[in-house]
Amino acid sequence: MANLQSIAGFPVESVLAIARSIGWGAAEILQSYYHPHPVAGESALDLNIQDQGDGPVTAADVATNHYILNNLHAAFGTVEFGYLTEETFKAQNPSERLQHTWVWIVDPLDGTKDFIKRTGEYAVHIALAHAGRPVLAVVVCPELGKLYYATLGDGTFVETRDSAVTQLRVADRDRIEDLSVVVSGSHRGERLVQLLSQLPCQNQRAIGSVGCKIAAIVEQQADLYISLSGKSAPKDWDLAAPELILTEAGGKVTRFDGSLLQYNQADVSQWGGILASNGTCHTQICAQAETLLAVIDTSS
Ligand SMILES: Nc1ncnc2c1ncn2[C@@H]1O[C@H](COP(=O)(O)O)[C@@H](OP(=O)(O)O)[C@H]1O
Ligand SMILES: [Mg+2]
Repeated sequence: MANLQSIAGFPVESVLAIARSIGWGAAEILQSYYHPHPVAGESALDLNIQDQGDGPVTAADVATNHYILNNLHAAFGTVEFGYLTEETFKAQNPSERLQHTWVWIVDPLDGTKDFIKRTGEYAVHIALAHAGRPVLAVVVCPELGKLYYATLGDGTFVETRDSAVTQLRVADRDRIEDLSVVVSGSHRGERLVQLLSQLPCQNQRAIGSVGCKIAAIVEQQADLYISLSGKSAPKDWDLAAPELILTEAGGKVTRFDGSLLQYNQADVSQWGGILASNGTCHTQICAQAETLLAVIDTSS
């Protein structure tokens, strides 16, 4: 895969360094809400949980979104770069991002429900897309103390808070029955439940946040993530950064029909079935999922 030479005139290394630094800063803000240290007379930070129809939003989502966006704006401006973030996209005129070739796609808190439930399974996603495809990505899992990063063609790395860096590759497990599946705990429509029950890989577990699920695959603790939209679908900011982290570690991300996801389109929902995998049985599992769904849909 051709690697990235430069980003709108910025050296790739410096863009990555800024994105990583913003990723760690965002993790610190989230943890200040997740692990409040109230001093005498002061209460813990209030999460101010609001349900806006698309799932809960907390003061931690809003503060972290603000921090990431301010820092990206300060570093990269708004001439060469567009911005698509979970917390600002509704108020935004879509033409601001659609006219840009380079677009930052940000989820300040992926796994808000798990953040509220305190499972520790939440993440920060920062991706840079070029012409609708991710070319640079940072995913931080604050409770693991790990930041995953990737640039197109240069592999996936994990960094810890002491700045130790290790390159990551997906597992080479290739017996379909042995593959371990991670799925959403909270987005499980009846079709997905039926599909999961009929797949040959029955080693399945729920993990919150797409970023944490992909982290489990690049850490070789799992092999597959299956997403199937229902009334709602995952959005660009849920998938763009995790996709590059996985593909640069040797994995694959496609729709069940084999097509690649396109980001920064007019509709930011990613409808249909999506398979993210270690790559070994990807085509076979996509084909099986399509066949199983056809039967599930005719018998329902
Ligand atoms: N079928 C679906 N419909 C809507 N959103 C989905 C979805 N599957 C995953 N997501 C989004 O992906 C993120 C991780 O979900 P999960 O933990 O269930 O896998 C959540 O985003 P946010 O937490 O950023 O709102 C969730 O809203
Ligand atoms: Mg999300």
